[in-house]
Amino acid sequence: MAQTTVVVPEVGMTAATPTACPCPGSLFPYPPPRAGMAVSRKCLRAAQAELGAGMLSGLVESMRASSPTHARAAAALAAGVDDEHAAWMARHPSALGKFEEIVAASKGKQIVMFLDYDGTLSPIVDDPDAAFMSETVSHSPPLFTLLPAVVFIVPAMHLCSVLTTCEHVINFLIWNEQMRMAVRSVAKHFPTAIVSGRCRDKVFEFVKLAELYYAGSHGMDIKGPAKSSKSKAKGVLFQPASEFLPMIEEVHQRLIEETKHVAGAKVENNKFCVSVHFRCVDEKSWGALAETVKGVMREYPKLRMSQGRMVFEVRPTIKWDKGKALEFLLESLGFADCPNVLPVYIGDDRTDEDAFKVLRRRGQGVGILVSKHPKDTSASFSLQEPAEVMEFLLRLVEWKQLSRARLRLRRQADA
Ligand SMILES: O=P(O)(O)OC[C@H]1O[C@H](O[C@H]2O[C@H](CO)[C@@H](O)[C@H](O)[C@H]2O)[C@H](O)[C@@H](O)[C@@H]1O
Repeated sequence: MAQTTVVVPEVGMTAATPTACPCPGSLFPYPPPRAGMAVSRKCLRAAQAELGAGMLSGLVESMRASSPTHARAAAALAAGVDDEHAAWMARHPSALGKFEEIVAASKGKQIVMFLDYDGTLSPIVDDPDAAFMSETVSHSPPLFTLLPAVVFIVPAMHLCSVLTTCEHVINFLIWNEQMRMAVRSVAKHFPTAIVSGRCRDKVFEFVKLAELYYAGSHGMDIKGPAKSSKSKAKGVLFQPASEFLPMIEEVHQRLIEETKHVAGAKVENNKFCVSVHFRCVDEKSWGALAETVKGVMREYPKLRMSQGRMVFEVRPTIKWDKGKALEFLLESLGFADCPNVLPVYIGDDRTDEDAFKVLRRRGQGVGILVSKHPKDTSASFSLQEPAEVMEFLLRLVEWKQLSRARLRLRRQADA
């Protein structure tokens, strides 16, 4: 994944080479031929149509590849790409396996944690509104709504499947609360930021930890912790795309309107950007959806489209991304050009690549990609899934507590 954003024309360019045009010379001269040159309008139109179709098929290919949970990725794995996987793991070893190396690199440095949300702290689920870290009372259905289920449906179900469902629900609740505890513990020891494509308020609703920094809308909406009075960046608020708010609201409405005929498509307003989800769209309709979204995008040249995990991300063309947000937060925390800081960034998506690249460019910090499958990445390490992210965070806390205890003992011994 060398490119962090999938800009539509680039995808298509690699996907198709038109062949049917009989005109002499290059089929797609750039800049386009002036009047009087040996390419007829008809010929050019035919070629452009073909190029458009190529772009679209390229885009659909890219949609297919956009989630490692996609059946194709599983099939590829089953088809025996073990060697490729092993080679990839050698280049991006497990951050758990290399834990000692990672903490050794932090000697004398302040670790600053950056955590993506979806796919990193929360497992990927079909419904973006249900990507909880923890179930809360407000998300639970009122008890009386469960009554019909209890009276009519439950007796019809096999007791065993009821128990299994209950067990899954309980495991889910326990696991998610554990993740919140892990993030809370990490934040006690290291400044910690959540960097997400979601709108800041929504990601806060999921995480519910006031002591963290939040960078929502792919870093375009940054806020420091409300609570901690010790924090250097307390109360910081940075919104570099605020002038785009009316346009984003408009494109959000347009996208809802234009995609309403595509069953399963979901448009999510993330304040400074908009997500168009296709996880629940039948693959046969992906082309139509891509064409629709592209059509709307043509009307908004100040917006661009990138692609995440089964989602199109529409956002302002400003030069701001998760990497810039990482740098902004480091600066706000007083670590600009500071050699004594070790930023650790954990993320699973294409948009996280901007942050991994910043760490590479700075020659500083640890980039960890969350993925079970080989992907092009600028991250140095990998973790397979959110459960491993939690394990990594807990080990970090344990290591910090141990090193503090050791330091205390050494001081006592010296005194
Ligand atoms: O930067 P992130 O925190 O990773 O946010 C990126 C997008 O995440 C969400 O979508 C993804 O997760 C959904 C829930 O698991 C899943 O259904 C969807 O297919 C994924 O793309 C979120 O809904 C988007 O708004 C974010 O932009």
